[in-house]
Amino acid sequence: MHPNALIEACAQLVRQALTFEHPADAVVSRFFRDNRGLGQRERAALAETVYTVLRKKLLFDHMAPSGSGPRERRLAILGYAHWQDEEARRANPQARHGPRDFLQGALNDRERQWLAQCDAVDEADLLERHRHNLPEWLVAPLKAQLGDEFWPEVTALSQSAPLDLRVNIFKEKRQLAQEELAKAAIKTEVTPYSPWGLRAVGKPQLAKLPAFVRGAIEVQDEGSQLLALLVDAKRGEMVVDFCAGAGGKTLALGASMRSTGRLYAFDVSAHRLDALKPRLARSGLSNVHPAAIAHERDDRIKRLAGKIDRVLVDAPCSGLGTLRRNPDLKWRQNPKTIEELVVKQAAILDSAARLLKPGGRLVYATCSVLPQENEEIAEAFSAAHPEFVPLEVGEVLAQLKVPDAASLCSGGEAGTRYLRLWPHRHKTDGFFAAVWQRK
Ligand SMILES: C[S@@+](CC[C@H](N)C(=O)[O-])C[C@H]1O[C@@H](n2cnc3c(N)ncnc32)[C@H](O)[C@@H]1O
Repeated sequence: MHPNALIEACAQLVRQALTFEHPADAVVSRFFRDNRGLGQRERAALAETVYTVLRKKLLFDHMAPSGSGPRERRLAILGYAHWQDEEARRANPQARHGPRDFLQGALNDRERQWLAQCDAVDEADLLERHRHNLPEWLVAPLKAQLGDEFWPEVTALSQSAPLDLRVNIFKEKRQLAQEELAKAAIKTEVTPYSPWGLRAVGKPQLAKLPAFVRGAIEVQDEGSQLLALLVDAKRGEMVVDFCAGAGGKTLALGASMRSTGRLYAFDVSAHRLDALKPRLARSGLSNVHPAAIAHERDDRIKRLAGKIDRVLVDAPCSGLGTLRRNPDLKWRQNPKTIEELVVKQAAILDSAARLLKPGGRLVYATCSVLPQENEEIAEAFSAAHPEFVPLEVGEVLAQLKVPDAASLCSGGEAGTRYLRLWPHRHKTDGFFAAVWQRK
């Protein structure tokens, strides 16, 4: 593709993504479906450019006005250039800029001059907001929680996430899966905390790989794996994944139960549950029962009340722990959407808790970094439900033989009450989890 055609396509995609009407990943997928002729490298360039624009939106909004031509084209030029810079820095942390030759081929003289001016800007001279590229309502809670670690977290959030795999232990041992991948020239390392995880070097294509096709591996962030591990679902038990979505955690739970017992995968979105079906078929699990519910007080929930051994509530949340993958969320969420989510989260947790039998385990989890959606929900639930005893997540993880369990936790007197994962500390997405046992 001619450089200018690619930059024009990037500008078109940027225009669509910046309406914020749909999640950026859906916008990108639709663009690829509508433009089937695009090659693999062009797709990568388009996706990385638009994600870089979303990540660095405040900086680019500050730089764009001094350029010429349509605004989206200027943003696309900056997105492409900064993506190249990130790539170059990954190979050599001292590098300041990546190659500009291809991009230069798309630019006219004025654009070239303008890009040179933008390239000359010293980051140290920028305002704080142009360096962190976060909305103010998010900056305050991050600084309050992280203190000196705020800037390392900003850096981590502005990079793309590694590709983590979960080995389906119902089908394969982790070591054998790793060896099989190595034979297919896919290098991986075992994940530091999850006993099921492999972290790929680079971003290999998996869809046609025999290990993927036969369900021996799934793509799943190590943090998500730890949430499923915390449930500690065992053979022969009755387990509910209350907000199962496309079933990422359902599959991990089912494998941990070795395809025995009964695992209900509930969700209000039949559409999301549909996406679970092909994954379920690959996984070889026969203990999973997906069911769309109308709302959290559905009759089905009432019928199962008091009968379930373990319940996972992977609640709908702001997703602000996943900004590496979904940078648009910082612009699509706002204090009002968070307030609405908090009400929903409390209602779902309350209803889901009714399912548990005495001695049963309840896990509440989010991929948010906001205390409102996390500790505050957990503490309000504990206060309202003395029949649920909070467990120390640090102890639960240590029993599950997770290395350095305490370093994954915060809160409570011992600092180990809740799971609290951060991209800059743990190289996972940002996750929270609280665990209770019913008396
Ligand atoms: C964080 S996502 C779940 C992700 C999923 N557990 C996974 O690992 O792939 C939250 C899910 O909650 C669902 N949800 C929203 N409101 C709900 C409710 N009242 N009851 C059950 N599920 C709900 C959403 O449809 C969404 O799929």
